[in-house]
Amino acid sequence: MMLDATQNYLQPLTEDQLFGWHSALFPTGRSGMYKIEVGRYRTGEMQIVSGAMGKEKIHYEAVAVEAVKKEMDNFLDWFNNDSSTDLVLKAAIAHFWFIIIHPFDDGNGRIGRAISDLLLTKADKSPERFYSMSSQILVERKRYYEVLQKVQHSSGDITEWLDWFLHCLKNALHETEKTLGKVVYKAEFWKHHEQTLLNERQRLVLNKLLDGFEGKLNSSKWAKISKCSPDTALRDIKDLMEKGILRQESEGGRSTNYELVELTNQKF
Ligand SMILES: Nc1ncnc2c1ncn2[C@@H]1O[C@H](COP(=O)(O)OP(=O)(O)OP(=O)(O)O)[C@@H](O)[C@H]1O
Repeated sequence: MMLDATQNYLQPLTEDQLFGWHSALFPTGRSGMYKIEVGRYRTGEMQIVSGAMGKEKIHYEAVAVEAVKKEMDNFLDWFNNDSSTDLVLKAAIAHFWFIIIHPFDDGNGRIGRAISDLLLTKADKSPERFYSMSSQILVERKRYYEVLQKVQHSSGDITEWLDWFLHCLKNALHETEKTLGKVVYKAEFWKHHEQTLLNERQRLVLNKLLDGFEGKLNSSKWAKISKCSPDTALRDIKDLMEKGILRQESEGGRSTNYELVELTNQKF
């Protein structure tokens, strides 16, 4: 679904395409244990609820069933023909509008997020995706629900939603920048060390450090990761320290921890 949305962003969005996405999301015709209406608009009323059975909290009552088709026609007409709205703002408005209609039995959140990514692809004028708004929304899911909840009950003023959406987009871009930064740094690191004599264990642990090692690296973790004896681990570490690639962390606890020396400070 996401690929179709972001690769075919220049085509108009159609009802049939939405039905196709919905069918792709629910190939068994069920959502979990429950049979749902797949590949067509819902034919029943829709409430967004949370909480355990018997203690459900109703967050929002979606558009009445008899209005779904007409509301979706209006939505698609605006989606395909409005060219006066900035595409990033349009991505935010489209998501909110789609969620308000809640046209399907299930999967509305996922399809709504794909619709946003489609418009962001259009705004970028390129199907190459380096960031994912959908993934960032999921990371910030708690606030996403809170803002949706609040703005759904405001009388038509969606400023807070637009504000949150832009903030979330900024975070998505920052996350991508961080990831790309790591990838580029790793490539530079290995280019600099093309000629450095390193064994397989050292290469393995260095790659883990470059990918963002969780926690502190000490000699026993080294031995575990590279499946060697504690003595070998210490020898490998000492060799990297002599080469200026690793250094001892200043805040030592009971065990000695090691960290990568920034590329600019390494001796070559
Ligand atoms: N008040 C609200 N609280 C939580 N979600 C809401 C609220 N109002 C609307 N929603 C939307 O409803 C979606 C859930 O609807 P639905 O279960 O049909 O989608 P889904 O794609 O199956 O679920 P999910 O988004 O959790 O993967 C949420 O993702 C969100 O976009």
